[in-house]
Amino acid sequence: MSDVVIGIIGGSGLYQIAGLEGAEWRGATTPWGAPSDDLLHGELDGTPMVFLPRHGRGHVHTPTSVPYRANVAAMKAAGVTHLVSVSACGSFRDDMAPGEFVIVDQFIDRTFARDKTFFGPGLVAHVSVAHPVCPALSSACAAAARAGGATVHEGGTYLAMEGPQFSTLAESRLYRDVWGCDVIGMTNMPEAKLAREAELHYASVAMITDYDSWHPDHGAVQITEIIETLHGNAARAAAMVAALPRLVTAPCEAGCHTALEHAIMTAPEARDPGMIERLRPIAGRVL
Ligand SMILES: CSC[C@H]1O[C@H](OP(=O)(O)O)[C@H](O)[C@@H]1O
Ligand SMILES: Nc1ncnc2[nH]cnc12
Repeated sequence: MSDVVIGIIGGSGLYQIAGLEGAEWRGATTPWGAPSDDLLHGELDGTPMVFLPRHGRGHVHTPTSVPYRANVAAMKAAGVTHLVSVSACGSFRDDMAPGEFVIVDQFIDRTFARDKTFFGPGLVAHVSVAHPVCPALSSACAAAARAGGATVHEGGTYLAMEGPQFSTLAESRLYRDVWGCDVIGMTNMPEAKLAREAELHYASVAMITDYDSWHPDHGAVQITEIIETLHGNAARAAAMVAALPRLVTAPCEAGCHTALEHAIMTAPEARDPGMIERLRPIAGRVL
């Protein structure tokens, strides 16, 4: 579909995607600095696609040092309308096993050392993230992941932690037993909040690699175990991406693409001209 541009942010274990026609890595800069890496531009089944490895090729960014604002801004500037986040995660549920995919629909944000908004002094905005993902894009991802051979759970709450260390046993039990979370990772926040501010359709595909540290039959989470599972997950993620173009339609009925409509609080006469220029690539539609 011609007005759809699909963006993929690849997480741990997913540093490129094969099979893009006319694939070309291109550098980008944004008012928020450089993204994690160059962007891989190409086409799949006639749909433009842009890929960005969240941690950079070679995995150089920690979950805290990922330039989330630059990543989302670079995707927006590249014309992306639909942004699919692909991530590794731990599971809090016996029935969500390593190797399976969860299409996340809620988040609890426990990160604390990251810039979480494009806006700021001189241009203040408050968007809703009550429903932080795009339902239509999430359904498309679920169908694409199934078509790619994955076992898929539709819906789940993702606990976003700061990291880079994994959780203590007490934290793992709190998130699972008290807060009712389903999966845990270190990167989907503030990414999801920023995608909403940028009026992008956003979906999160969380690929389970481990049971974190709560599970009585599994020891504490080990990076070696995660890396083993990541290889199989990456192959299923690639198959999902290949099936996506024919399943994504635009725009959704939830209004992701008009999230800023009534969000700006700062009176027109009080707006900082410098901030207006800085925000133009993100909020130009309503400025
Ligand atoms: C490789 S284990 C921890 C690491 O993996 C996840 O990364 P991403 O979300 O980018 O796939 C997790 O959030 C941590 O950053
Ligand atoms: N158990 C876990 N906690 C946080 N991030 C993760 N990424 C993969 N597994 C994880």
